[in-house]
Amino acid sequence: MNSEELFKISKNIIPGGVNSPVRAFEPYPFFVKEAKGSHILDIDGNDYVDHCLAYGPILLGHSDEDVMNDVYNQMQIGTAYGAPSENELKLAQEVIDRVPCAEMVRFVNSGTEATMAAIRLARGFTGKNKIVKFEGAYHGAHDYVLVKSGSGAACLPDSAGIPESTTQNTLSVPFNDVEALTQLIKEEGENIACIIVEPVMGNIGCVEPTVKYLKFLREITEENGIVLIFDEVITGFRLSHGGAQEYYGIKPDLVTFAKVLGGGFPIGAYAGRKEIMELIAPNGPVYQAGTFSGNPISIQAGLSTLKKLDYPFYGELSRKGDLLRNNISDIVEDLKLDLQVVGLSSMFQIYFNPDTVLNYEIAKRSDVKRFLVYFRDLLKNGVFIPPSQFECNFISGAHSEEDLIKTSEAIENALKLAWDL
Ligand SMILES: Cc1ncc(COP(=O)(O)O)c(C=O)c1O
Ligand SMILES: N[C@H](C=O)CCC(=O)O
Repeated sequence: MNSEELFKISKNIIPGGVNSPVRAFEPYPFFVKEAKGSHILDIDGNDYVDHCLAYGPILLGHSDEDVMNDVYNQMQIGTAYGAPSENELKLAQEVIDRVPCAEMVRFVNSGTEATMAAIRLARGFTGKNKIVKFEGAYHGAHDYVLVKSGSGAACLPDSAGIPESTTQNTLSVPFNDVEALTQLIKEEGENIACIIVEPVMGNIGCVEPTVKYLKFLREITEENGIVLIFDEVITGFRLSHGGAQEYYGIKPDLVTFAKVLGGGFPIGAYAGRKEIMELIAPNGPVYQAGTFSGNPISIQAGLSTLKKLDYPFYGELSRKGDLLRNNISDIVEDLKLDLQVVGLSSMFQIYFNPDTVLNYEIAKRSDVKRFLVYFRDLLKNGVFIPPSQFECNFISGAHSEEDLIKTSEAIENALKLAWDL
């Protein structure tokens, strides 16, 4: 069977035919046969340079041989224990050694679980109920944060099935806007438990903080007894050795991870100041638990992956990212298009938008129809990016210069088609 036929069947037995909404696109998504290094192959015989990379977890490339060997060996000695194993300590220590704010770490199974637990912990620590997130930020699919969300939830910003009594405690403001947050804290500061922020907003494309914004967040939270949570589910171990907090030199109180930390396997984690983390059960009164938490396969994959992610790795990754972004910028300039080429390190996107994108309001003005023409043409020419203007594109250590040249050429073609040039 081909992808079209499988999708027809899938739609009858899996809602929307996919197991996460962002994977569905018109007329049908391709079904994967296999993925290796920087490439992903479909069952219809197409081979794509992969810039979706499973929405971020794949940093060494698909099925890195060293990681797979270690995982295979771990599989021979157990796949789930329900009791502690020494590797959990080794991975926790690795996180603590790398990440400035991490004094203690608790492993969970996904980014959603990590942000849910971190917010509950901030509420338990402060005794306050309200939380602040940024418009367009995505922190997973749980009730506390599905308010003005980005990623796939941008189509359903206020999901059905969530009690108003929950969402009324979730306040949101535009990113990079000092005044809006200052005003909100003036009005509500004494009720706010935490501010959760993606230091680089990766679920409305790719929006960097302005130079002073993260510093401002640190100061205003400290002054008002509010817990600052960096959601580093995308940026953690991708942006740099110690994540966005090392990259920008700002230390939050708590941090959440997932994606890269699992080396291609499901994982999540939250970490931070010992004084706060000590409140988690069984030590303290904030309950959080999971049958598969600290799963030995994911932990081994994470350990083997982080072992390979040293400072020279990130230097080389940034060099490749710069190369690709510069190529794209040159193309956009040659074609005289008023578009925004954005990104840093291994993250990139093109906004089909004439204005500098600082927040969700501006991002939403992008020409999404043209973006879809561009996406489809890239796919036709062997380059896979997420099918949305409001996702980020990635590169991995496995992407070769040849891959990046192919991507640049396909982008040039696709832009010409989208803009009728
Ligand atoms: C910043 C951010 N936080 C949280 C999540 C939720 O992670 P998961 O899909 O692993 O539940 C995601 C992505 O899905 C994300 O990009
Ligand atoms: N943008 C999301 C994560 O970063 C996409 C993952 C998903 O919802 O499947």
